[in-house]
Amino acid sequence: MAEQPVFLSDDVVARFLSYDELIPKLEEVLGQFSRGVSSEVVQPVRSVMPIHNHHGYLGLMPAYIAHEDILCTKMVAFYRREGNLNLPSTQATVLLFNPEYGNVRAVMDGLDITHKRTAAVSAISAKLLMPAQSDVLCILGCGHQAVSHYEIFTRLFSFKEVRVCSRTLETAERFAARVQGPMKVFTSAEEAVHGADLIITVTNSSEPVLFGEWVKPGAHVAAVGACRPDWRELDDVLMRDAVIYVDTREGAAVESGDIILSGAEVFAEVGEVLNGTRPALRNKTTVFKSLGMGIQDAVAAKLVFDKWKSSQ
Ligand SMILES: NC(=O)C1=CN([C@@H]2O[C@H](COP(=O)(O)OP(=O)(O)OC[C@H]3O[C@@H](n4cnc5c(N)ncnc54)[C@H](O)[C@@H]3O)[C@@H](O)[C@H]2O)C=CC1
Ligand SMILES: O=C([O-])C1=[NH+]CCC1
Repeated sequence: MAEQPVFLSDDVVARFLSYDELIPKLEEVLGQFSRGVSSEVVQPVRSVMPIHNHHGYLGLMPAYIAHEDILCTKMVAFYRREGNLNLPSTQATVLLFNPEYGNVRAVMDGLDITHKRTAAVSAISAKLLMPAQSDVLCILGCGHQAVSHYEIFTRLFSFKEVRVCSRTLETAERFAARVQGPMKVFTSAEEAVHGADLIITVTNSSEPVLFGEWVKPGAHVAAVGACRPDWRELDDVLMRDAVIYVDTREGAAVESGDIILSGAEVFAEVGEVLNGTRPALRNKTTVFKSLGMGIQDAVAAKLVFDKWKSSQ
């Protein structure tokens, strides 16, 4: 008889998922994905259906990683929340399968996985693409992703200054109280961005929040929001002037409003840079357009499941 699936709640997942283990796994799988060998890594473009009545979408993110024998699907609901600030922008559930039998081994709350793996992938892009001397970090948007990004970026890199700005001062101040690290809260995004070496956009906006004319030449931008073909976080000037990196070319061509609507050309996948098949143009202004990938959730879920299992 097949084993019964276990349910791992968000706090259990959070306890067993560490950045130290996650980052090397993500680097490995992003590289494998960009080699494009379909017998190694299978990941179709996310299928997304609208939840009309609630300005939301449900995305299905299956992935199979052959050499590690990981079969996984995340279901992620995400919303445009412009007028409705008290509801979450994202909810996620991850199913980890036994690939041999096809039965579900674990059902996991997917929020911590989504927050950490997204921040970790942005940090991987920054390691490769941010200016060698990066003193000032600026985070636009002060929600859940901002917390995980602040956590990992301040742990991995040393900034002289961290700036944050959100749609409202109240959200930014709540964020500052929650993370309790050194930072300056700004009320103007333009002022927050001025002179920054590294800019992270983690907003739920569907209109540009970052404009090319504000961005210091040579800066690196990790753009995490705007995951629909008609949503934007970055303006046309920035998209045309910067060298554009993505997590997946296929996904970007279908889902990224910043890429589709600006007509910007994708220079490389981050996995190609990790593989050494495309260069990291650190001296240019660079944008990493993140959309999120099922393989990222899959390696995270496997780490969590293995650690949970060995704790039993
Ligand atoms: N690329 C990826 O892998 C993933 C992307 N996302 C996307 O990341 C974005 C952020 O997600 P969460 O942090 O969970 O959302 P959240 O709702 O917790 O936070 C969003 C923040 O953006 C701020 N914001 C909205 N408009 C703004 C503006 N014009 N200027 C400055 N700040 C503004 C809000 O005040 C809020 O603080 C969403 O668009 C979500 O869909 C989420 C998961 C994975
Ligand atoms: O990868 C992910 O989980 C998501 N990308 C956009 C919204 C959620």
